[in-house]
Amino acid sequence: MVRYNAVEDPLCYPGTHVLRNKADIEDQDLLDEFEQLMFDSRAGETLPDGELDFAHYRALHRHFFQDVYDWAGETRTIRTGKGENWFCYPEYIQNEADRLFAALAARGYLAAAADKDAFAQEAAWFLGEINAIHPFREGNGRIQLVFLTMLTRNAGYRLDDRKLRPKPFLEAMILSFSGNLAPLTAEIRRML
Ligand SMILES: Nc1ncnc2c1ncn2[C@@H]1O[C@H](COP(=O)(O)OP(=O)(O)OP(=O)(O)O)[C@@H](O)[C@H]1O
Repeated sequence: MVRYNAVEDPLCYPGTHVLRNKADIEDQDLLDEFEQLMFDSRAGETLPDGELDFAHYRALHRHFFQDVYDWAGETRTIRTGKGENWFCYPEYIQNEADRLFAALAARGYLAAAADKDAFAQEAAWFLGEINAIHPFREGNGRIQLVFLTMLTRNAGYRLDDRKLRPKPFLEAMILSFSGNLAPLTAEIRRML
């Protein structure tokens, strides 16, 4: 299955949509398994420290995908999209990320939210924005959740990922792309 709409991608093995990887796995299902295995094993380690800024965000991606991709932690260089939606063009990623993380800092990293409802609303705003930027070629969804967990902890709450409902969450993420944040706010709120 093609999971990304991407223009010709030098990061893939020729004639395939499989990303070149350190284990040289050319079968997508096997690569998915390997990726998740490496991700889970890195999750057990101390995570990179940082300032909840874009450098920190990229360091997290590098940490979790360092075993799989040479470009772990680096931003995308080709145009990608999913379904009907095209993400930020690569030439604008840095500026858009700078803008978003400056806005996050201006909002006190969401730690000033009055209560869980307010936090969920702000977190949905952030997730919708970072998803539209989609800084990486792969691994965006997982790093979004890692970072949301950090923001939640920093605000004094706890994100219970056992309460994540994959299908409604994905649908809510897709709606957030068009500016409808209510379903995503509700999905985050039920995990707090
Ligand atoms: N049609 C869409 N429009 C906008 N965002 C989408 C669409 N489909 C999926 N997404 C979002 O894209 C992100 C997934 O990106 P990516 O595949 O790079 O991450 P991943 O970590 O490799 O995969 P996953 O999140 O599925 O484990 C998720 O946040 C998901 O909600």
